Amino acid sequence: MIKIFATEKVKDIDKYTILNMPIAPIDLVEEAVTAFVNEFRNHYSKMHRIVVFAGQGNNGADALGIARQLLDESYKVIVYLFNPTGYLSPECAENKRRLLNIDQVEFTEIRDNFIPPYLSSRDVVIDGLFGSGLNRPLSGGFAGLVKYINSTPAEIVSIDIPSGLFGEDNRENDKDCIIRANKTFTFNFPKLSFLMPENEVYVGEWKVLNINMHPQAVADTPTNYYLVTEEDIACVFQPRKRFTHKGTYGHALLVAGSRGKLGAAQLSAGACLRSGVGMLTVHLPKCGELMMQTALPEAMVDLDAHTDFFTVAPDITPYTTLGVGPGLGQQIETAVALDELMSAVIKPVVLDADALNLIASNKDILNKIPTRSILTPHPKEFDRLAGASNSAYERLQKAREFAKEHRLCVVLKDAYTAICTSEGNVYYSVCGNPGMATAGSGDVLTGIILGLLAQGYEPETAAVAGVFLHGTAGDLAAAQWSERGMIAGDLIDSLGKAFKQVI
Ligand SMILES: NC(=O)C1=CN([C@@H]2O[C@H](COP(=O)(O)OP(=O)(O)OC[C@H]3O[C@@H](n4cnc5c(N)ncnc54)[C@H](OP(=O)(O)O)[C@@H]3O)[C@@H](O)[C@H]2O)[C@@H](O)CC1
Ligand SMILES: Nc1ncnc2c1ncn2[C@@H]1O[C@H](COP(=O)(O)OP(=O)(O)O)[C@@H](O)[C@H]1O
Ligand SMILES: [K+]
Repeated sequence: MIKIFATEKVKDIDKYTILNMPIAPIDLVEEAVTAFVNEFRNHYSKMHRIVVFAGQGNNGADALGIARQLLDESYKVIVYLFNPTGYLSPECAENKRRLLNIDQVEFTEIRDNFIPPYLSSRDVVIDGLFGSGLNRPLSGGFAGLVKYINSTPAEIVSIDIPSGLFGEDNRENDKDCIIRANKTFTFNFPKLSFLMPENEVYVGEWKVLNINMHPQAVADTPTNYYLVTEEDIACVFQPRKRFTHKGTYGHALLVAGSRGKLGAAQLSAGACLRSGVGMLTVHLPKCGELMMQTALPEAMVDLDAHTDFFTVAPDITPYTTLGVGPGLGQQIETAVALDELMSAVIKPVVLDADALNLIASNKDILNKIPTRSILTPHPKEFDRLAGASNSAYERLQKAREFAKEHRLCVVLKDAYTAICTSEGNVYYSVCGNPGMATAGSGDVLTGIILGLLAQGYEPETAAVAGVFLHGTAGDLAAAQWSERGMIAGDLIDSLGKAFKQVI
């Protein structure tokens, strides 16, 4: 797991590293500078003019160091240091001194009035005004400067974080006074705000660059936010032992589908079968029998009394695990049957789509859901459950609270899906791509998580691993069929390869 720290914690980690590694602060800055320049070089040639804007803190120290290293490599660089209060951090002052040692450096230190340079589309701006030390929205001259930079056609690359953007909560920020970067190269971990759709316009493409932090400081500094890596998932899976049989791997029951939405049941069932489950039974309205038995001979079918939708809660005793929701429809009889089903079930279940919509309009069902059950809403479904939010950050905080209050695992699906556990932790998966924004992708995820839960993985593990495999399958599908050409069924076809890649 990569820990995602609140920006104020980064200072503590820095301090601990400086004291205990030990490393001089200026050397730590130099490591950041080198990491940035190594990455920068891969993207921008010496054809560009590089215009560096540095601030007074260590983000500015990075910027001045980057300017020096790029000049050493014969890039054409001009540098502006903004120092309205006449105070530079010690590292910033030292990097200014080192920069000025270079002959004929084009360097301007600005104390008050500033006539900005003309910036063309061939220029690359390096934004080192503010980093993790930002403590209030930008105003005055800095706000003006940011607005000017944003108004030019120049490419913008931010150091660590776009200047003006907070690492976490930007609800109260002045949105006009934040750098709109094309790229952000950030140190050691993504900032939480990078994962929110509303901040894409500021962050652009982002990449984490590693610099050496003291491992103890990283281990001991608390956070509720984590980024899941392939290694985390690889070690989750147990090998399938020689003397095992289908009973070893669980019997999942999927309650899904209604007339016109039987495909959702089929996609979910197909994904569940491809996730290593021992057996799968699908509870379907009568109209779905022929389709399911033809499309997925591996799945067993349990028919509802109704022709078109779910009306009668099945006996759950034969099954290890239950998943409900894809394509279920929202008939009142279905709500009653869902209520009955939730009253009968004891072990954690997976709830998606219309199961969530029915719960949103029949809130008393919520208290009947077994603790640690997995809910997989997309943002609209979550808003129906928990009320509307003005930003993804606000929704995330609501999802955390919701998961804690109801002791559930909420998989808040989005481009970066957040898995919120009942303990208040949030696990992010950053794999997947916009090709997955296609009908049925969510049904596939439900099937994968159901399959893993049936095999005995802990609910939170099934959710995290399920989301990661789903995203990996999405990336493999996009590689084969392209983001535009892929459909949800391709995710199922790619699941086997996803397992092979990850494990
Ligand atoms: N481990 C790592 O990740 C490493 C991080 N490193 C780098 O260090 C960066 C963090 O440096 P930092 O702590 O010096 O903060 P930074 O953002 O440069 O400036 C803060 C200054 O700005 C001021 N200020 C704040 N808000 C303001 C506002 N709205 N308007 C005006 N002023 C404002 C505030 O002073 P104040 O006015 O509050 O007294 C303070 O003086 C980090 O992002 C990364 O680039 C690497 O070098 C090494 C490893
Ligand atoms: N832009 C994107 N990048 C990555 N993943 C995405 C993107 N758009 C959608 N997804 C994923 O695809 C799935 C869509 O789920 P959902 O909206 O429930 O679809 P459906 O209801 O059609 O099955 C989610 O897992 C989501 O995380
Ligand atoms: K910056």
